[in-house]
Amino acid sequence: MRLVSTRNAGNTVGALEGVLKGIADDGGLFVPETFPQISRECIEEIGGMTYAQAAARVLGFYFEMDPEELLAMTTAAYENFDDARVTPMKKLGKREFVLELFHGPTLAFKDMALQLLPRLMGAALAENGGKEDVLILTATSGDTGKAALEGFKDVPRTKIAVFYPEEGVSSMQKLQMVTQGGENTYVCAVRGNFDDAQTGVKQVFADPQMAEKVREKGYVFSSANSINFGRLAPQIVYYIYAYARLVRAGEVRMGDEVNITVPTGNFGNILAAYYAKRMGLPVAKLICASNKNNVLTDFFDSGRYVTNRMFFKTMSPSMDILISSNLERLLFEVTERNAKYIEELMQTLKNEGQYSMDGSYQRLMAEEFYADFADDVRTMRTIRRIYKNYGYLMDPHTAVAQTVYEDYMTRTGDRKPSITVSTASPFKFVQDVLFAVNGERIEDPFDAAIKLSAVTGIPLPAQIASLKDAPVRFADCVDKDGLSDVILHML
Ligand SMILES: N[C@@H](CCOP(=O)(O)O)C(=O)O
Repeated sequence: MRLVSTRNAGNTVGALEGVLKGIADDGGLFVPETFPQISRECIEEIGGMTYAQAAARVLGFYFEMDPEELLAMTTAAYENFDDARVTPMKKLGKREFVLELFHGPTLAFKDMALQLLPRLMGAALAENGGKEDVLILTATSGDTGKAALEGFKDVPRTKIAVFYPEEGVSSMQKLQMVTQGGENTYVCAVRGNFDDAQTGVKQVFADPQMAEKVREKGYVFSSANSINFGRLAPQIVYYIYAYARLVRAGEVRMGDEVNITVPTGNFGNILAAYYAKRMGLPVAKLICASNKNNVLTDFFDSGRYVTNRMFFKTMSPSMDILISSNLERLLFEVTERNAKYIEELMQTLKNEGQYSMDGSYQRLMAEEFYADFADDVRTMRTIRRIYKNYGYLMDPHTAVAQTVYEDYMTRTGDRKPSITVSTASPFKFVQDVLFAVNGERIEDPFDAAIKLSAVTGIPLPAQIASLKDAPVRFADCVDKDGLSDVILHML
């Protein structure tokens, strides 16, 4: 499968080449040239497979690789998850399911792609035959950073640098990153918010002088963020697998549509669900759930994307984002792949911090998407209520999604089977989750974690317990325009 750039449909690359490049030379994002179609028979077959087999099957549509090689990669990627099902589902209501995506090594859904991406990158390096190694730059609002570090740790021919907002991640997320092991890893705080970190990284990507300096040192840039198609493709798999498993379990009839609710920041996870739908998965509404940084809610309501607005720090920090990179990929599709128009919109966004879409596009998007948001107070109440009523503990991001989904049902009366995506372990946001559950405020994250475990009976994840005595390896902090210097220094 070839990939095309959202800013120049004539700019195409092979799928593995796209993974290696991360972002197109014209600044656009790579998308599949067409959406391969998945038949009902294929979905049925996938329902009887292990997750690794399903992943190899779905990814085989995009990556022209030896099926055995692909299966070996997916098997290795998902073998160290703490649940043999990899993405177990919990049934909360009669037709409501929570899809748990946090059973990987770093306790967030990012592991689903970032345990695989380094392997795809290795295949891309082998295919490409170039002599340069890869320098992965990553901006994170908390979860991607750790998952990328863990995925790329000590992977031959790679180095990885992660930039996070100094005050913009939870204490556990920060500890996970600054204690990261590995000879090829580097972590640095940025004075600013996630958008500053992400914009800083994108500026480095776009700077030809930096590319030259880095090349002189034997590296080419790539990305572990969802701007890289190699992050998106593995995320399509779990939507198809979830549907197939529900059919197999007799919870959904083959062909019946489901609604999918996704807590959304950079728009990558929900875009993967949209791609699954474009591949033929029976999906009705894609429900885009935001926290108080509700730029996407406003966009779907009005067709205006406005980033010149107040930035809020919330208890769901991974979604504290105003510039949702992957929206560009959706706009490319709804405008029938009008790359020139997308280029103009993105330039307007860069120069003016906002853009407006034509009303007809807005109506098209409203057919597929529903968007809303939940603030911290409602999120907190949802965690408490769901725990009380179902004995089920949600992290704040999942609780945002649950709140928005419940509002959607109340407003529309839509009772189709529903999948709500659970993106992280509650132990990553432990002080807030403990407070939501029993009203207790414990500032020390480890004391809070021990208490949460005692109160709920959920074992403390080993990945969290081991952070307590892990030495801090990274304490650097830079201004948002200082990324280039630290990158060159790190090399
Ligand atoms: N929520 C993310 C922000 C980056 O998103 P990505 O999906 O593009 O990597 C995070 O946790 O870092």
